[in-house]
Parts: sequence; C-alpha cells; structure tokens
Amino acid sequence: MALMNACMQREKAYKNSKALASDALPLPVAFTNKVFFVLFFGSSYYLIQRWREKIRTSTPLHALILGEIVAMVILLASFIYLLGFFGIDYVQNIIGKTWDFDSDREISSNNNNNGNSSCSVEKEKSKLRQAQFNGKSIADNRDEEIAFAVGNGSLASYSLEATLGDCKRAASVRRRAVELMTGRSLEGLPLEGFDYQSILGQCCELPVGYVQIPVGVIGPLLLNGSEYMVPMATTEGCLVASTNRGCKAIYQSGGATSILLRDGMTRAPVVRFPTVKRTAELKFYLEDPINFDTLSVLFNRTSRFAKLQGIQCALAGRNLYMRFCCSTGDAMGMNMVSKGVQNVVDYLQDIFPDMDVISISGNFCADKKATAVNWIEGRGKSVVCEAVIKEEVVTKVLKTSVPSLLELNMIKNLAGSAMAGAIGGYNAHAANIVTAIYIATGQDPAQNVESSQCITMIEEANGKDLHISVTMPCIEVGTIGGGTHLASQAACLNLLGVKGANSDLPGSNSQCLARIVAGAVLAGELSLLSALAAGQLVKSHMKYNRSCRDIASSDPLVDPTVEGKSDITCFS
Ligand SMILES: CC(C)(COP(=O)([O-])OP(=O)([O-])OC[C@H]1O[C@@H](n2cnc3c(N)ncnc32)[C@H](O)[C@@H]1OP(=O)([O-])[O-])[C@@H](O)C(=O)NCCC(=O)NCCSC(=O)C[C@@](C)(O)CC(=O)[O-]
Ligand SMILES: NC(=O)C1=CN([C@@H]2O[C@H](COP(=O)(O)OP(=O)(O)OC[C@H]3O[C@@H](n4cnc5c(N)ncnc54)[C@H](OP(=O)(O)O)[C@@H]3O)[C@@H](O)[C@H]2O)C=CC1
Repeated sequence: MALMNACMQREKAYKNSKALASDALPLPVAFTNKVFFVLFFGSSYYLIQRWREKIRTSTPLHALILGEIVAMVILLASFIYLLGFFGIDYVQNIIGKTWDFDSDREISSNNNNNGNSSCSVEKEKSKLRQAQFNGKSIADNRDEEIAFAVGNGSLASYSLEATLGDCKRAASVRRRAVELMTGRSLEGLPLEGFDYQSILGQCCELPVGYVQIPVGVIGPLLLNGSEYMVPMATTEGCLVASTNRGCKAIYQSGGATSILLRDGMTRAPVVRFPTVKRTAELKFYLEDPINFDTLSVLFNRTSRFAKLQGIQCALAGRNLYMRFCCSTGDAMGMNMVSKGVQNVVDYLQDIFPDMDVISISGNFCADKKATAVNWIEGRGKSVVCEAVIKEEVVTKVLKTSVPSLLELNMIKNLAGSAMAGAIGGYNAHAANIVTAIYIATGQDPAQNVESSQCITMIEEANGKDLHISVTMPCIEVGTIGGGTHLASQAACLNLLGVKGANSDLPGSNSQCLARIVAGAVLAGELSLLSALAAGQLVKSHMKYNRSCRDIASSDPLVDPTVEGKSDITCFS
C-alpha cells in the first residue's frame, strides 16, 4: 500500500506537464486512483470467484450473467486507466531518462569534437552563420574586423564560439576586442597551450586566456598505509615547503589515519506560506517517515548516483528552509543535488498549491558561506584524521618540543579562535592546503570557505609523544564533474590515483580524495604550528615567499628607469 501510495504521489508531480486520463475527471487524482485500484482488484476478485464456481459446478465459462459482464467491463476500464496512468508514463519516463543520458553524451561529445555545447547552441550557430558582416559571413572576416565588431557592440562577445565554430579563435578574437575596448594590453596572459573546447558549456564563459598557477608536490604522505604525492597549486611561497615538512614528520612517525564519518551534499530551498500553520504543515509532512519514500523516489530519479539521505527543516515565521542531503557518487554534487531538489519542490508545489517558492537556495544549505549548520551537521565529506608524532621527530624535523605545541594549539587555535568568534576556524591554516589542492585538482575553489572548517587538536600521547588530529566536517570534493576533466587537473587527480568515476564502487574515488585533503591539512598544521612555536615563521617566509629579484623592474608594465621603482630591499 505504501508503494502504491508512493507511485500515485510520484506520478502526480507530472500532472502539470503531461496529459493524463485523470485530467478529464473533476476529482482529485489521488481519489480517482484509489477508486480505480479498488474497482480493478474488486472486479478481479469477483471474476476469479465466479470462475472457480463455474469449474466446480461444470458450468461453461462463456455463459455470462449480467454481474460478470459488468465486472469484465469494470476490469477492462480500470486496467486501461491504470495502464494509462502508471504503465505508459513509467515506460515514457524510462525512455525519457535514456534519451536524457544520450543527449548528455551527445552534448559532451560535441564539446570534445567541435565545441558545440547544446542543441540550442547548434541552432544559435546556424542562425549566426547566416548573419552577414562586411557583406560576407562573420567567420570569413579577418579576426581584427570581427574583434572590432565585438568591441563596438555590433556582435555579441559570447556568441563568438558559436559563430566562428572554433573555440580557440573565439578566445583570441575576444581578447583582441577587450584590448581594443580598454586600450590595455593582455600580453602576459597566455592564450596558446589551452584546450578551449574543453571548457565550453561546463567551466567558463567568455574566455580570453588562462592564468598559470604553479603546482608543487608534497609527499610521500603516508596515509592509511598508502603513500601519496599530493599536488598543490599556489603562489604562496613556503606553503608547499611547510606542508612537505609535515609529511616528513608524519612519515617518520609511522603515518596518519584518516576516517570518513559521513558523505552527503546539501541544498536547502526556502518556501513561504500565507500562514505559519501551513508552513508547519509542510514541515510535519516532510518529517513524516511515510512521505520520505515518495520524496526519495522523486529525488533519485534525476540521477543515477544521487541518493536522498534526509531532509532537515528549519522554520522562520512563514518561511520554511528544507535542507536536502544526498550522496552524489564521485561528483562533488552541487548540480546533482540541485536537480533532485528541483524535482521534489515541483511535486510539493502540486500538493501544497499555496506554497510560494522563494528560492531553490535559501542559504541554509549552506554553499560557499561560513555557517554553524555546516560546522555542526557537515556538508560533503566529513573526515577526521590523526597521527602520533614521535618526540624525537618533533625535535629533529619540526625543531620544537611537544609541550610547546600543546600550549600553542590551546592558546592559538582553541582560545584565540574563540576570542575571534570563529565558526569552524579552530586551526592554523587549513584553508591554505584545502585551496591549493582544490585548485590543482579541479574542485570549485569557492567552496574552500566551508571545506576549510577544521578543529585541530593536539594532546600528549604515550607520556612523551604528540597526538594530533584534524576534524573537518565539510570537505566538498569530486573526481568527476566541474573542472576535474580538464587536462591539468585530471593529471593531478591521476597522480593521486583518483581520476574520474570509480565504476566498481561509485563514490570511493572522491572519498579517497577527501581523506587525502584531511591528511595534507594535518601535515600543514603540524609544520606551521611548529614554525610558530619555534619563532621561525617570518624568517622562513622571507626566504621562500619574497623574491630577491627587483620585482618592480622585472615587471614589463613598469618602466625601470622611473626613479625609486627599483628601490626594493631583499630580505633573506
Ligand atoms: C546564465 C544566465 C546569465 C542566463 O540569463 P538569461 O537572462 O536567461 O540570459 P539572456 O540570454 O536573456 O541574456 C541576458 C544577458 O546575460 C548575459 N549572458 C547570457 N548568456 C551568456 C553567455 N553564455 N555568456 C556571457 N554572457 C551571457 C549577457 O549579458 C546577456 O545580455 P546580452 O549581451 O545578450 O544583451 C542566468 O540564468 C544566470 O545568471 N544564472 C545563475 C548562474 C549563477 O550565478 N551561477 C553561479 C554558481 S551557483 C553557486 O555556486 C552558489 C550557490 C547557488 O550554491 C550559492 C547559494 O546557495 O545561493
Ligand atoms: N548548481 C549549483 O547551484 C552549483 C553548481 N556548482 C558547480 O557544479 C559543478 C559540480 O556539480 P556536480 O553535480 O558535482 O557535477 P556535474 O554537474 O558534472 O554532474 C556529475 C555528472 O557525472 C555523472 N556521473 C558519472 N559517473 C558518476 C559517478 N561515479 N558519480 C557521480 N556522478 C557520476 C552524473 O550522472 P547523473 O546525470 O546520472 O547524475 C552527472 O551527470 C561544479 O562546476 C561547481 O562549480 C557549484 C555550486 C552551486
């Protein structure tokens, strides 16, 4: 019955978009469905009973009485109704889903082959191809002329990819147009050496080049018995060196252990009702376990990998914030969770017609913001990582002592952050390591905000050694989707052995990456805290983080002959 109910409610969500037999009836769909179910099973039961009776009394089966004829008509009618309502729609959904995947594949293969991102781009492209400029098709003009047209506004800059059918040429022309418009040179921002087709429709609009960020590598990071060489993209000198020192200390102490506590991405739409009473009704509806099956069926059908785990509600007057949480396989999952939530919200709109959807994101998610809800409930992967660092390693490699680190962590990371009113900022520099690995491996770098939430604990172990742990509730990483497929980022994921989707165990690649992030953060915390305890910080940054070269005179945009510009002091 629960399944039947689930099916009935699930199909209702599509009532608005698909014509169904039930639409013709002036009755609520849930009611007519129940009536036809009862008629179907009632008539079936009656006919079976009659059939058995006829066999027992040797009456010919074709000799029908009026009641049997009526029952057969009812059976046929209810069968047609139910088939029309569930069966055909179900088949259509399967076909529809298959088609969706095919079209997704078509889109991505187009991306790879000729730069078209979608059918709409294809249509746009043919429209634009017909457009004339200087009496010829746009693509037949010289780049300088096209750039001029973009610069003076007669040609939309974002239509260049579709118009020219060549992503690299589009970026080059746009770049020139920007230079013409601003009168400033983009020399120094590279154009060559990048696959612009790979970002179309997925990673970046209006490209004019790419920024180069050096990638350093730390390791081996000995984590859960495996060794990892971890890539970090950064321009902060000293960061890689420091984290590498932390890896050495961990390695010489026998390695670190990293454990995944939970894995679920969240999205929280906000809706409003005319009264608080109605808002509370939706809250109770969402919290009723009977309804969860229906909602998860609706949610899960939007993806092969997204699986709804739960919905947490928070109410503010007439507004309800519904924090959906789901597993997302090897993807970070923001697009996936948003797609699933949209499907559920459409369905809820159907049964709560007075519900006003304010926004698919109501900030109770909470994406790219430092919040208590993430800190307490977690978002993405929640990971804890620990290591016991031997006393002699603390002395020789980290150049400090166990008591100094204990005291520093308590006064700085715990009390100091409490004084600052931090939310999840009970660490020294988790954000440094998180962001550098995120950029190197194609993650969404803006999610460093909550991904860097971390509490670093340092305690004594075995009477003389040091126990350190980092607890990170919101590591939001994926090994598929976003920027993970780009050549450089994919190479970094490959270095870690977690490139792409794990077909045997979906989710295990991204979970492994999250553990590595926590392991690297542990290394970073160890080293920076040690440098601070030993009073080494400024000296080390003057060595690795400030060039001895005359920066001003090496800048091509600065005239070195201008007086005073070369007056740079070298600290070392
Ligand atoms: C995508 C649009 C802009 C379409 O918006 P639209 O209004 O449908 O677009 P349009 O075709 O009518 O064009 C309007 C203008 O948009 C620009 N535009 C339009 N298309 C392009 C293009 N291809 N390349 C460059 N510019 C474009 C362009 O300026 C254009 O004017 P025109 O030049 O034609 O006169 C809109 O739907 C939009 O802004 N969507 C929101 C996307 C967004 O902001 N994403 C950020 C990531 S979400 C996130 O990370 C954080 C989150 C959401 O989780 C935080 C939270 O919790 O809230
Ligand atoms: N929409 C939003 O509000 C926001 C979006 N973003 C952006 O979203 C992007 C990331 O979204 P995300 O959903 O992670 O990625 P994608 O949108 O790329 O979705 C992942 C795709 O990979 C497919 N897939 C294949 N194998 C697997 C597997 N093993 N595990 C998981 N998925 C698999 C999924 O299939 P299927 O189709 O079956 O699910 C899906 O189509 C980033 O670019 C990020 O910057 C960031 C913040 C907010």
